[in-house]
Amino acid sequence: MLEARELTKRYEGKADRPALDRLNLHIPGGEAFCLLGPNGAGKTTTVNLFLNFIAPTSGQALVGGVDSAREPLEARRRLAYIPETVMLYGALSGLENLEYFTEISGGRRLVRAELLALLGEAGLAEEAAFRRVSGYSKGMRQKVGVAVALARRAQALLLDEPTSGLDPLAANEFAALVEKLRKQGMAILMVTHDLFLAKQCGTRIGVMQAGRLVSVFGADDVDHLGLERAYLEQFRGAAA
Ligand SMILES: Nc1ncnc2c1ncn2[C@@H]1O[C@H](COP(=O)(O)OP(=O)(O)OP(=O)(O)O)[C@@H](O)[C@H]1O
Repeated sequence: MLEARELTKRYEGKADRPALDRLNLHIPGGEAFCLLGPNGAGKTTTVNLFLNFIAPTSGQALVGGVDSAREPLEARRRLAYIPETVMLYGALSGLENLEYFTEISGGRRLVRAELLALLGEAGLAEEAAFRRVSGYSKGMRQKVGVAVALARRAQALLLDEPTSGLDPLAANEFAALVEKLRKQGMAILMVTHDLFLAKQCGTRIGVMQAGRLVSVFGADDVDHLGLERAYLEQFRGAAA
């Protein structure tokens, strides 16, 4: 579903090394790939290439076989994106935001009961759905973001540090939600600095360093402590 083929990004004026260097990666539906790595390793660059926020220098970012750079709208239709902070209209309720974002994405117009059911599926309490988003916590905003992804029937989900700043309970709830989406068949690429979250959500865990994917673990092949040890050994004394 999500595939990177020799995907490379070199930012202008940065001749020393590419931000992303020939990444090859395939994430089928039902799999969650968690991308770890130090600051500047190339994780967000990877996500931004799938979203066509930036153009690749060479190689391809494919979504369901569609090249994000060549057919951005077609690729984008299959994707949902949850950044660190989900941008919503503060003056509107969660329900109204969901209605608005579903409509502008060109999907079928959903009736109120369907919208409420989606917010419920994303874990937002019904009474909260009618309140202004300006009073929402970060975790509640993330849930509206997930409801938008559900409404759009996205086949792939990109997440960039979605739990940073969430308290442990909210982060745990979010991880359970991601797992549910994965089990429903979504392909998930999640960037995180949280090794615990990566272990909790990922079916595979990749570690990036200086634009390269340097190691990949199967989630069943490593426990949390083993992952932490491998990560620290990789980077102790090394710069990204
Ligand atoms: N717009 C840009 N122009 C120039 N260089 C950039 C730009 N965006 C990112 N870079 C560089 O590309 C490299 C990879 O950055 P990227 O944001 O992908 O790293 P990251 O792994 O997501 O880091 P972090 O964990 O800090 O979010 C870094 O060297 C960064 O300075």
